[in-house]
Amino acid sequence: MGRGGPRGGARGGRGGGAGQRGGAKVIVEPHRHPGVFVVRGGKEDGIATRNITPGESVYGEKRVSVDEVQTNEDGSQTTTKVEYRTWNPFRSKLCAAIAGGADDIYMKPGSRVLYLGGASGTSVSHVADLVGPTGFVYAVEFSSRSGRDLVSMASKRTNVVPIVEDARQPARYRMVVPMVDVIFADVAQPDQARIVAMNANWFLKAGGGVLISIKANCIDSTAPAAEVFAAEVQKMRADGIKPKFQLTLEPFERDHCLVAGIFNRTQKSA
Ligand SMILES: C[S@@+](CC[C@H](N)C(=O)[O-])C[C@H]1O[C@@H](n2cnc3c(N)ncnc32)[C@H](O)[C@@H]1O
Repeated sequence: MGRGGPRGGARGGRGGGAGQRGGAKVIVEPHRHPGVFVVRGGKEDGIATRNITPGESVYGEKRVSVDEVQTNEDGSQTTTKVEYRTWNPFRSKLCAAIAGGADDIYMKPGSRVLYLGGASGTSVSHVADLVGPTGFVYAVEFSSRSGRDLVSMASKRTNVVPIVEDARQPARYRMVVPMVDVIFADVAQPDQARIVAMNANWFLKAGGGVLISIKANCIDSTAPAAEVFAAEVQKMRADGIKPKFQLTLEPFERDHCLVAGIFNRTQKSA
């Protein structure tokens, strides 16, 4: 590397898929959401994140390694291998929302994310890649079984703080969670809107983003999905979260939608 270190970020690169026979050429390009990437050159384009722990998969996902060329301040060039992990929209609501064209995800490299319903950490691990080494993901999961996998995944990622607790009891983890930039919620509970509001009041900065994955039949299995979503949006409004956009997670998840909003701390508390 030349004096002064690399200038400018990697703007995509070419290389062979890690472990792919014949070294099929792939290109990785930045997605419009910073920290998210698009892998082109396989059968079809895919979404990926830059692996914060190169050499390791978390749940058997494919890894793609590319050469990236950076120009140093003295004009010389340095080539480095960079590894990406493919992110499957059928296995992650956040990825499904990105693939479906979400306007904003309110997170980028360096962000602090409170993730409610972390399960075993598959999506959380991609969020950890997305926010990178200067960001943090605080992942809350109340099942001790899933929590074990979450803790194990986090043991290899210093930017993931696993919290095996009930998201209805934010006071229990107030000592480990600072103010965050965004809350992503996927707890699949009928009182999810209330859970989000409570956590927002404890931890979300004013003007912070809220992303809620809603599974219609977890809230009300008798009403039409569109009515359930509209009622959830009303609850968010009442709790000081101004809805910004809503999108279906079809075809990746049936009867799910993602609702996004901005939190306004001056509104009534939960
Ligand atoms: C639909 S799954 C989440 C999947 C995960 N977001 C992913 O993409 O891999 C919902 C998770 O929320 C957890 N959960 C439900 N209620 C919770 C609560 N009150 N506090 C914490 N976790 C909860 C469940 O145990 C389950 O693991």
